[in-house]
Amino acid sequence: MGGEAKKLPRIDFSEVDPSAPGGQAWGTARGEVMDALATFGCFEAHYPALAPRLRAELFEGAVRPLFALSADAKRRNCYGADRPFHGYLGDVPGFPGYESLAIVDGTKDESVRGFARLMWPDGGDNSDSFCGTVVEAAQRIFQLEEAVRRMVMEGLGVAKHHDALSASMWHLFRMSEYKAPNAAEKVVRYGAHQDTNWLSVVCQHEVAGLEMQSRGGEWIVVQPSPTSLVFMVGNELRAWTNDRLYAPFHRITVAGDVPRYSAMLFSVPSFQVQVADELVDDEHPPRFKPHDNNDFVCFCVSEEGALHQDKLKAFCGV
Ligand SMILES: O=C(O)CCC(=O)C(=O)O
Ligand SMILES: [Fe+2]
Repeated sequence: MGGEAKKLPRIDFSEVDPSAPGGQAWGTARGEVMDALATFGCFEAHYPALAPRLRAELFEGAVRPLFALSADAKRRNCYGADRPFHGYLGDVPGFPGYESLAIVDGTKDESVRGFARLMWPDGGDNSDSFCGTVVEAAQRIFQLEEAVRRMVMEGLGVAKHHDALSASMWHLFRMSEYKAPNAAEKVVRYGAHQDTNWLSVVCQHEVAGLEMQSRGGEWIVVQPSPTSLVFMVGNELRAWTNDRLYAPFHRITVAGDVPRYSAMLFSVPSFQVQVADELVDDEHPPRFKPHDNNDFVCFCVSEEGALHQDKLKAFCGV
């Protein structure tokens, strides 16, 4: 373990224009993205375009009041029992002190408004500002997420697939609260897992808690910063790239007496996930069978899925 980095790779996106692919800053960042995702499966993105003012508004003005609502209100954030992980999570066995709410298509104004109507059926003073702030923040994160997704396709030499895949990718915006243990000792609030989607972007607010595991097994604490986001590969991007990118295990631990808040944007494929033809050859035989993401998510939360550490391999490994 000696000699391993105690920090994630950090990539500077301050000179990259997500809406204008190409150019020198884009090319430099793309090279760093590919290195980071193949080795660590994750990186810290310096992205001041998600302004610290907007982040503060998101957490203090939108996320914190949301968690102060009654449990009955929060439970209305439900997209159906056949869609695990799409909505409210609270009192989940094995996740003590963890609660979260999630908006399907959370980068879109009408979806966020629909969510707000469920939370504040009578309107409420907070509803309009909640929607404005969440959409603005989710959009900002989405702009960089889409750029990184494009860089990955370019870096793998399969850029021609980007537009079609992008058109059938949807986004889940999740907001989480981790209760303070009121003790100096660290407790695990969300155990080690790999994400089940394509790419994940985590925005931490003030209190540390996200830990990424390196391939060598070392846990790396990612300190929150008001200008950075954490990107990581989910199992579906790993599947599509025929295991060329690493989907890192990560967990959330907390200590002390201040609750932790985070917001995440997950890109999720609504197409059949099938290893790209160009990424299969004699040296890289296909590793995963074609499958549907929601079936994979259902497997992950099933009794059988719980038995496996590498859930993707157990579900659809060749
Ligand atoms: O709260 C965080 O920092 C990340 C949580 C997480 O890993 C997840 O929701 O999949
Ligand atoms: Fe995760």
